[in-house]
Amino acid sequence: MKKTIPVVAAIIKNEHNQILCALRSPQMSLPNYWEFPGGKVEPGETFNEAIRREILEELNCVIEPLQLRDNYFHEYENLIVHFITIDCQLISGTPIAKEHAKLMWVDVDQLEKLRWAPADIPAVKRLLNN
Ligand SMILES: Nc1nc2c([nH]c(=O)n2[C@H]2C[C@H](O)[C@@H](COP(=O)(O)OP(=O)(O)OP(=O)(O)O)O2)c(=O)[nH]1
Repeated sequence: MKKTIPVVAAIIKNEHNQILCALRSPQMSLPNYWEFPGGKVEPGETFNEAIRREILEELNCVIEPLQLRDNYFHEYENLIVHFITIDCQLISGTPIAKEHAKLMWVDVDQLEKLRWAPADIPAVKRLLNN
């Protein structure tokens, strides 16, 4: 049986309607793939608590979760990711890449040009169609 892990990811927009995208570093699993910043939900945590914690840890800034956007399962070779995206507002601080190779603000219509982690592709398509 494959393990299922819950993963929350933040959709953070700036005033130019660009979305914050993060490039996984060579040291991470799924190296050199783009993702929405976030991470695994720890036992006992709500999705909102998990996304606040992950963004503070990874990007050194404070966000406020606004609403749930996507909620689906993606099957990888070794595991199943329960993938949850949350629209978030940046409250304080400027995002910096503490763990990622790179951060980039990307226009919605340019999102498709990045090489996304496979689990993210449905979420990216939904953003494009909105
Ligand atoms: N954060 C994040 N992880 C994603 C996305 N898409 C996707 O397939 N994943 C996968 C990669 C990993 O297998 C898993 C999350 O791992 P992670 O390394 O970001 O999580 P974490 O910060 O809690 O890591 P850890 O050091 O505690 O293990 O979900 C995404 O958009 N954002």
